[in-house]
Amino acid sequence: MINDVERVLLSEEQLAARIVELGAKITADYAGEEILMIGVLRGAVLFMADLARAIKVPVAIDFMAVSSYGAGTSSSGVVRILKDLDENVEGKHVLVVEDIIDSGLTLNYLVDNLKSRQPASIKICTLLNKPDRRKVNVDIAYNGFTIPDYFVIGYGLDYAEKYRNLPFIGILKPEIYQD
Ligand SMILES: O=P(O)(O)OC[C@H]1O[C@H](OP(=O)(O)OP(=O)(O)O)[C@H](O)[C@@H]1O
Ligand SMILES: Nc1nc2[nH]cnc2c(=O)[nH]1
Ligand SMILES: [Mg+2]
Repeated sequence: MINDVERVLLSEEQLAARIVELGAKITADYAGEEILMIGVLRGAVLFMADLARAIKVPVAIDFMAVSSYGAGTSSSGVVRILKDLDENVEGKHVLVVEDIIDSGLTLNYLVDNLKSRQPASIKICTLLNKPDRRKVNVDIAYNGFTIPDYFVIGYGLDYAEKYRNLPFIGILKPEIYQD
């Protein structure tokens, strides 16, 4: 598995340090409030688990599965809800947690959908932002790292369901995938 990695883009230490910073910022911004963190399955799970522990105000967690990708490396543009929330978001301070924003199609759809359910507020926190590939605008409140247009894997991000458990963000060897 590790032999499929061309190089490490963000090390385990870099990820951990940035998540502590994001957690501190979010803690300060939501002082006196409670947060409903909504993780976007499946990629955001590892980031969400670490971020939640870096936030010091009360946090509830819920998950949605919204998929716009097949097994390949580019978005089909068709967003489907595979799993909806278990809880009602009305009146809650929602923080949507993503691993990566690429075309923006997934979150653009998701945020519009969640806004229609009348949360008290809604903000986005993403670990990675790939602005070069954006097709629709997404308003990002908390951004871990802005990265160039590489197809990245690890720390939740997969290629054909592999590599999610790598502890770092890496760039896949080009010979491993065909787009
Ligand atoms: O900005 P976009 O172009 O929409 O791409 C970003 C989304 O694509 C990936 O998820 P994917 O749909 O591959 O599912 P997964 O999280 O289960 O890997 C990633 O985790 C984001 O959710
Ligand atoms: N694994 C992975 N999934 C993505 N979805 C959108 N962009 C990416 C990426 O760079 N890597
Ligand atoms: Mg995802």
